[in-house]
Amino acid sequence: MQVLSVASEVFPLVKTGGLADVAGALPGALMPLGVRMRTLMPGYPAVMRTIKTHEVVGGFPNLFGAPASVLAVDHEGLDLLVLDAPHLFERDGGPYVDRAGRDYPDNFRRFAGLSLAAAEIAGGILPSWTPDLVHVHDWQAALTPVYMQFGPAHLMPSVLTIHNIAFQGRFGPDVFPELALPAQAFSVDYVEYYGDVGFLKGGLQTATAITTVSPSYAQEILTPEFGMGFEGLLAARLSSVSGIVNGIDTGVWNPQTDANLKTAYGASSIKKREANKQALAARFSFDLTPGPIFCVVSRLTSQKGMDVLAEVVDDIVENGGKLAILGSGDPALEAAFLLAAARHPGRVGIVIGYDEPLSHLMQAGADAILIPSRFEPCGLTQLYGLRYGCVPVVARTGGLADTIIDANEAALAAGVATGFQFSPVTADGLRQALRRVFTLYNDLKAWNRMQVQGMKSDVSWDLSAGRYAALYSRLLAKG
Ligand SMILES: Nc1ncnc2c1ncn2[C@@H]1O[C@H](COP(=O)(O)OP(=O)(O)O[C@H]2O[C@H](CO)[C@@H](O)[C@H](O)[C@H]2O)[C@@H](O)[C@H]1O
Repeated sequence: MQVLSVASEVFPLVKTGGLADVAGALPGALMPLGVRMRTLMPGYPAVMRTIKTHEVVGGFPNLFGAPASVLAVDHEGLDLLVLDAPHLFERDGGPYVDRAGRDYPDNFRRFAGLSLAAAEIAGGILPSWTPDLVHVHDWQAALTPVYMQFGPAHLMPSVLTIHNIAFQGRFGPDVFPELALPAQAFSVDYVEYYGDVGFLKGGLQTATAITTVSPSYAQEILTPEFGMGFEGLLAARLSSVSGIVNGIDTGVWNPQTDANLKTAYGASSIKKREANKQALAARFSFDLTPGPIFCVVSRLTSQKGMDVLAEVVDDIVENGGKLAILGSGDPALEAAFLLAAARHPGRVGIVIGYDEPLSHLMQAGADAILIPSRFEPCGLTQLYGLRYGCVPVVARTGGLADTIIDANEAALAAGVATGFQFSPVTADGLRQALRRVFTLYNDLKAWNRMQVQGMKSDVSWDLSAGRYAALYSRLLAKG
């Protein structure tokens, strides 16, 4: 089976969040199942600099204003189709925002370009390859099934995966004439969204199947609280909506081989984590008092519950804990954590920025990872935490609820607990969870048992890749 995946970021070439991890890992997981997945992604400068050799396999004389080519690239086992369109993607900021953090004003054109190119590839524009099915991710690729509907690929099945319904790709109606869609597409059945143009909206209307990244989030987005305006549309398409939980790349995230760690370790040599804890403590200039180190690796936003965490920093320190934060985001939250670090030297530290190697050391050295998200489609950092024996303390929502077994009495007695869940996402809710964490941490044997139980959990892509492959097969059989 030949599948075209379409994503605006792919690890290890370009990553701003979890989407890149998923887009980068899924093709390898599908390969043993007989699915060849090629991934179309934008040729951002970082991508063009990294790829060494390529073959031009197709092109567009005029893709929204200038010519563009499709390059076939084999990069670290990934089978990529890179859309080389300098007028759309050659920018000196990030994939979506300029250096000052502002959205590029032509994002609608940039990602319409990605989507139109994908639809044309589905329609057979590459002489050497045509997919059987298209799988697109998030709003940046969500116009693909809309373009497909109006072109030669209108009978080809498509899957749209929602990684975060909060990001919708909504633009004013004035952009519509620039999208090269027929007039009828500006209607409620396609991209029209309360008078605006909605990229995700169009994809949700037209994709053959809609998935999101956990079964719980698939349920939650049917409600007004989590659906962010799409609950009605999704309810109308209920039989096409499902949740498939993310896995992680267990090759990239393997504490036995991870070059970013001070010391490698496994479930049977968990005592060796201590050297990583010391390295982490040194990195954050922590003092040498005993007690748990909590870590956070996250965008610093209210989605991630970081305002709630900011309220309990003092409690963590009063109870003998330390807190190491890696992230960036909302300036007010960055400032709050910088103040907390100044208030508690040796106990609280923050690295503002994006640091992939440090994120590995944090999972290997911290005792627990805090994820107090208000909503979380899946979450990956709790899965990395499980794999690294860094006990996840998570809000009971979305994929966090689906992947962590709470350390309640029954789960502890049965030896199956892997972390802590709490709700509601309030300072008191988190404080209560932290009390349970401190109690268990003081029982070293019970704590180690829980770490090992987490490390033994299957967080690989094996099961979920099988679910995607089964979904593709069902859609093709129907076609
Ligand atoms: N400062 C930093 N330095 C280094 N690494 C950092 C970092 N900040 C974050 N990261 C890394 O970025 C990734 C973030 O993953 P999340 O699952 O939290 O996803 P995110 O909210 O971006 O994406 C959305 O998509 C993913 C994928 O489907 C869903 O899991 C999630 O729920 C949804 O919100 C992780 O790999 C994490 O380690």
